Amino acid sequence: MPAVIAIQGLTKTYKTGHQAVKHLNLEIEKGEIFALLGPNGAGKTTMISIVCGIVTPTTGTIHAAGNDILTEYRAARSHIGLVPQELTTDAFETVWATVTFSRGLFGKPPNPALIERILRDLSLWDKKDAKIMTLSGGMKRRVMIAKALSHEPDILFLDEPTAGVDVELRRDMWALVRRLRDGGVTIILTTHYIEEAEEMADRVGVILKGELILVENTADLMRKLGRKTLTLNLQEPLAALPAELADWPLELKNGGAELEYVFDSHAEKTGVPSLLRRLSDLGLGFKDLNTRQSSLEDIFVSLVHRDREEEAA
Ligand SMILES: Nc1ncnc2c1ncn2[C@@H]1O[C@H](COP(=O)(O)OP(=O)(O)OP(=O)(O)O)[C@@H](O)[C@H]1O
Repeated sequence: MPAVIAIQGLTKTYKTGHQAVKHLNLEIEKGEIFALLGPNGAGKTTMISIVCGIVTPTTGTIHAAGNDILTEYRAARSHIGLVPQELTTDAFETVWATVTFSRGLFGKPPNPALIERILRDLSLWDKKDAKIMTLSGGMKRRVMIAKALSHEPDILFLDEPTAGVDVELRRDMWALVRRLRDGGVTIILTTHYIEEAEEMADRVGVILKGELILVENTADLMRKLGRKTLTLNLQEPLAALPAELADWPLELKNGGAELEYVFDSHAEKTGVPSLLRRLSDLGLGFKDLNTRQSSLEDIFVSLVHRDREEEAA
């Protein structure tokens, strides 16, 4: 399947001399939800802004739906909807007027039926005549999405769509993103929330200091790097780990009431049976036990950690 977004050799050095994006190559396939994950200042917004024609690249070529974003800018941009991080709309306009106006900006003929459908899909229909300033933060964010969809783009960039949004609204947003994808829109979202990437994305890209250090299918990433943690709730809390267990990668948690063992769930030998035997030999009883698969969060933290260690070395 041809890539709907193709980025080759992208570099951005700002006038300050800061290199915000370094030799980035990435292909986004039609119909996928791609999550770009990275800490503050990693270069996510810069990358999106370049693809959307707001920031000019220093080097590299980018195609959106087969159009070069520099030499065929209008054609490329007509395929793209952008929901920026900041809520930028005219506070005194009505929802209807602002979304209709956005469509006009792309030179598209008026289409009230389409605008109605978009507003209904975003649960904004009953607010169509309300002035933007009277809306809640969550509704304003949905207006931003409605604006971005008004010219019928087939690629949608969402820059931190759920930043500062409560849990319920975040789930609504996820459901909405899935509906859009089911309607054929390719979605690229940036997020700080690993849970969001794990929940939503078909693929995840991790960007650190302008470098795309990892691009993986979300499920594969979880499987490949996923480790499991075994937690044993001890019958009697331990003040310290017994010397007899010094060879095991164990940690005492919760004031010595829990013993934690991290293992590779795909390894031939996980070490779990022998650990349990060893505990029994030592007369250490436990009331309960559970295992938990490492989340993308654990993986991300370890990647960032590794990067910092390499930097310090
Ligand atoms: N116009 C600019 N001029 C100079 N430096 C900039 C400019 N815009 C961004 N930067 C720098 O480029 C780097 C990447 O910024 P960017 O906004 O792309 O990061 P981000 O990953 O989107 O961060 P966040 O998660 O905080 O939104 C940062 O160090 C930032 O300070």
